[in-house]
Amino acid sequence: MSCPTAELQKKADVLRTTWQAYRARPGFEQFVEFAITQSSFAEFLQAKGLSGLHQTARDLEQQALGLFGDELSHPIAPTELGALDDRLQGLLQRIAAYISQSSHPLPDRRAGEVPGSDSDLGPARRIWYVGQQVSQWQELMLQLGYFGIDVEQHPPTAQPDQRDEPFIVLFDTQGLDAAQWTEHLRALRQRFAASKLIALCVPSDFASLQLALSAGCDFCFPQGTPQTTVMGKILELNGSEEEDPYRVLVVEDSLTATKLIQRSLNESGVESLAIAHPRDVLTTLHRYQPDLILMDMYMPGCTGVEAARVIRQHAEFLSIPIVYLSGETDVALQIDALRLGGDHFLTKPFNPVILNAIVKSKIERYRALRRSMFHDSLTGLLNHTSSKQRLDSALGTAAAEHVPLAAAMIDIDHFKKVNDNYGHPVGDQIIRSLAWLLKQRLRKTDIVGRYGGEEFMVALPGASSAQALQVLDRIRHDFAQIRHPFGGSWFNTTFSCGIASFPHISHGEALVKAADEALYQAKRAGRDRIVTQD
Ligand SMILES: Nc1nc2c(ncn2[C@@H]2O[C@H](COP(=O)(O)OP(=O)(O)OP(=O)(O)O)[C@@H](O)[C@H]2O)c(=O)[nH]1
Repeated sequence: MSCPTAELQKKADVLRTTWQAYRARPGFEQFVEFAITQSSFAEFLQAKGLSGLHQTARDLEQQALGLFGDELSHPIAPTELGALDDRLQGLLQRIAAYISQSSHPLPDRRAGEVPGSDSDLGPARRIWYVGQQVSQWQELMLQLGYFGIDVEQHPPTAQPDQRDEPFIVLFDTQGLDAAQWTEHLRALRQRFAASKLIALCVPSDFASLQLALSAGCDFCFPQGTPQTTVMGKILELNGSEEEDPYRVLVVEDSLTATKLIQRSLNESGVESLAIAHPRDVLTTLHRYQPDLILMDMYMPGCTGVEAARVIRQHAEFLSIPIVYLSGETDVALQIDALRLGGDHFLTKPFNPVILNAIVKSKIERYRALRRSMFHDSLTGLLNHTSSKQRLDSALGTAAAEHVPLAAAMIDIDHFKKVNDNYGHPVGDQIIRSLAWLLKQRLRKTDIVGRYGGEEFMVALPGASSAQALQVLDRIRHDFAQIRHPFGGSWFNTTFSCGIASFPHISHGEALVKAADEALYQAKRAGRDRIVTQD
């Protein structure tokens, strides 16, 4: 995830301006404006992975929300104003420091890569190990190297050059007492605005974990956590992609209320579409595919509850969150509305910061639910059904745009022996490694799915068979180099692959079948190779 510094600077300037506007005219409305800007700024920092800055912004947000009040609470007392101002200036200074030091951002490896172009594993991202137990983590560092992640080692006492921030700092607490590691964690958090800070080998009791998190850690791994779990987290952070913006459908007959709601949502980066009459809700849901519905309670001809009941009759909209907006304060009616298919009730006039927080938390859960429906739980890749659906839709696009598309079936060689020799959990780990490697090397627009047990389906829109062969053969070569640790030693595994392509074959099922046949030719020819069908 990259954050153009110009965008960060612009957002920081807006925050400074809204604060200055409040200081010039300290009324409730100006404070609401500042609070919304501050809240959306904190979310922006989080979305961009600027972990350290986000934590500082979140503290400021908490302080600002505590002073929200109402018309009578403003202007706030001079001491509170001074404290808020100090914290805001501190945040703005950290942002200025971060911007000035990130004039040489790390390249995003996958951006702009095209099939067949260079996808060499030069060190994509850099992470730091800060600690005294380097030898204990050698195997993890070696494994990360296979995924293009370079690990630099630093003793806890070092004051290294901080020009290029590593994307993760691993801090090993071993050999230090609680006061020492807390102090080190705080210093690292303060020094690194964007890096994810992960503490290793933290004592597993509640108080120690709480201490580590409050010192600024993003994640803690308690003592005894397997190294594969730590590796999984690092690769997950490395591969995490920016999500599509959240989308909300507003069903509201009042133009003023609609404007206010859409403005609040827009401030916090949420897209929205408004309709004035519930009769349009079903067609709009199909067309707009929102993540949540904000529904007015009373509209002419149909209440919000009636509209929600109609929506719930459609299987595909059974779980979409519905949040009611109404001036209604009757508790019994609110409960009834929730029972009849709604998820939350917000009474007008609503606090825009709370509206945004509720909308986002509901959407996060809804998206997590959908992810679990479409993705495989072991690898996080698309599952069998959704890989097939995505392939069909990519074929439709390729046909419309007159571009090729290559599909590949990949199967790990002699996998039964891996399970028999090293056990099922090690087998699972091999499946995960291949999934990570495929995700890491292919583009965001490529389709990568776990098709069966140790079988994967990959589709490369825009690539011919020859281009796909070039990209996948490099992955095949690198996968065979990975040393999988087992009982003080290590072993390697390989995969075989078959490729077929559009337009030679135009139907999804036939394409997969042809790639599967090519795969079995590769197996029969001795494995650890790729066969193309055309
Ligand atoms: N660990 C683990 N094993 C799995 C999983 N799914 C399938 N398997 C195992 O994968 C093995 C697949 O074996 P086979 O299809 O006989 O083929 P193979 O041993 O890989 O041999 P070739 O494909 O001919 O190279 C079986 O032993 C399955 O039990 C899984 O999720 N985890």
